[in-house]
Amino acid sequence: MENVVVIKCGGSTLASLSSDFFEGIAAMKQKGKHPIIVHGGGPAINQMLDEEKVETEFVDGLRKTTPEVLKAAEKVLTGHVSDGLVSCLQQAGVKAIGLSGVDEHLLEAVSVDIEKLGLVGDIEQVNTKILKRYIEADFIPVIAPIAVNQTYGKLNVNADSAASAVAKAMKAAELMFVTDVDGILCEGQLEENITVTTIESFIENGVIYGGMIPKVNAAKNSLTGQIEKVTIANGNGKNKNKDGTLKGTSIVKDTASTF
Ligand SMILES: Nc1ncnc2c1ncn2[C@@H]1O[C@H](COP(=O)(O)OP(=O)(O)O)[C@@H](O)[C@H]1O
Ligand SMILES: CC(=O)N[C@@H](CCC(=O)OP(=O)(O)O)C(=O)O
Repeated sequence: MENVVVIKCGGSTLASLSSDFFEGIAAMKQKGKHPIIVHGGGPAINQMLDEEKVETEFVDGLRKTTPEVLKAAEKVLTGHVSDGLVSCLQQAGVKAIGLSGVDEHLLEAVSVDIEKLGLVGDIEQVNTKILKRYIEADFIPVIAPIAVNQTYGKLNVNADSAASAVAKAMKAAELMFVTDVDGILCEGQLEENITVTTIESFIENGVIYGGMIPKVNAAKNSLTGQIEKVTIANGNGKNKNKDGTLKGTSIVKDTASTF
């Protein structure tokens, strides 16, 4: 579909997203673009697990997911995180619909490694018809990264990789990761343009670690499709381009010029 822009809202930044941010998305829609939101909610899931005294552990940036953890993650993501985003978009004057990846089998996943990670999935199919139907009816889809799986019922999917899968399947023109840092930082400096090869060396030498790893891997993966632009930017809205869009790190293919 033309003019699709996938915006991944990280759990780290949800609380600091301003009305300005949502008005920017509404303006995008008015200009004929089709934004799709894929959201995370890691900190809110941590809080719920903490309250329920359930231990949680991350392996390679992915949450080890027991059936108990999955239940909490689904409740938080499809509950107040999704509701919050939908109501902020509605306040900005656009129609929005909260969808779980489980709804109508929107996201179908295979398990990554049951022994190592438990109920964690990798998306193998995005049922784009559902998204197209909502977009054609003028809704902005707001997607929670819980997916269906024939064997295990449901799987917990990292929101960065879910956003990348949605962007690829919808043949999006743009993918943006909105997070709590200005972009990829190296020794405190913002990398405005970065190539896939540099990303790999940054992971190797520890400049990129933790929650930034699934983000850059998802970005890398998206650049093998039709996506022209992958950006990582801060949701606090302080770092902007002249046209009001968020400024951050642009990730480009190795063959492309970085200038
Ligand atoms: N090189 C890097 N530049 C910027 N942030 C980095 C880098 N390496 C790791 N990070 C970490 O990645 C975090 C963003 O990932 P994460 O906390 O998972 O956010 P989100 O909830 O938005 O997905 C940053 O807050 C920072 O701690
Ligand atoms: C498998 C896995 O790690 N799932 C994530 C899903 C939410 C997410 O990715 O949230 P952020 O974008 O805020 O990190 C989790 O359980 O935290």
